[in-house]
Amino acid sequence: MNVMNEQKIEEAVKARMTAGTNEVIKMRGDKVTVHYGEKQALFDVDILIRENQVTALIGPSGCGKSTFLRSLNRMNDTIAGCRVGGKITLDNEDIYDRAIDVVELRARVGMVFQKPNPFPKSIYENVAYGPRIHGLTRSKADLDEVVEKSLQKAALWNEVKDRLHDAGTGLSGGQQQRLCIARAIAVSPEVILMDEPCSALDPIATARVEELIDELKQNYTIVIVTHSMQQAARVSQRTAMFHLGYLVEEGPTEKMFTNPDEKRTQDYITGRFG
Ligand SMILES: Nc1ncnc2c1ncn2[C@@H]1O[C@H](COP(=O)(O)OP(=O)(O)OP(=O)(O)O)[C@@H](O)[C@H]1O
Repeated sequence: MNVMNEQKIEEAVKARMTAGTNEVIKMRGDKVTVHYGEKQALFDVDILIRENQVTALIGPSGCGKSTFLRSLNRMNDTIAGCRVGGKITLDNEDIYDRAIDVVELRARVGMVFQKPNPFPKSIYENVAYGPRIHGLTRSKADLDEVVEKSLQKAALWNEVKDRLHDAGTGLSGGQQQRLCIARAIAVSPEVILMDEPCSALDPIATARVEELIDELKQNYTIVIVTHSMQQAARVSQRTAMFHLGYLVEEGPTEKMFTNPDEKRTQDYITGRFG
């Protein structure tokens, strides 16, 4: 074991103590603020993201869910005029520190978007692209293996193994979204951010992706934005409720859906506003 690993273990132990349970804190937000120019979109968000759990971000349109999600892998950096304040850590490391390589960060904290967005390339190339640019494989055989494993983990391999060189864009919507998940997985992320990953999918494809999310949590930490209360209840272990840029409350999903502390959460999940 090298020093780096020992340090990581020590950090994990510390993070576990912070959670006060047997859970490890993978990411943490402290007083996170986000501005778009003059407009403040997020106010002092304090949150713990637990390892190997699915955290659902819920709340009415415009409350800041996507803004917060994007701050977790610095996707907001790509938006002109957007400023992030406070502190966000990954394994206790400040992801906004100057020393952080943003490309590497986005490999560790991958993202799947609302609309499936495969590259206009083959199924194989969609998955191989990331490992190739990050230099993660040494040979064609290595790369073939990563592509196959990633497609298997994304529950897509059986459907595409005989047409790996066909266009990714030729797949159905649900298959395209699983391809995008395979593409995110291919660079061995630790956290996967999903911004309404099922909103463009039919109920069958949605069920498929939800099942997949449940399996993926064994190996990854997942944060998902969803407008569907059923989906949040089905796939997540923790739920965070946002309203008007504030984190209203965060807690075990079961409690949030049966006995939340805040009236606003109760009103939102029972469809009284939003
Ligand atoms: N690129 C941007 N430029 C300026 N303002 C933005 C930008 N993106 C989001 N906002 C504003 O920030 C606030 C939060 O938006 P955000 O998209 O994070 O909310 P959301 O909860 O994800 O909404 P939805 O559920 O509708 O996707 C909104 O007032 C929105 O108008």
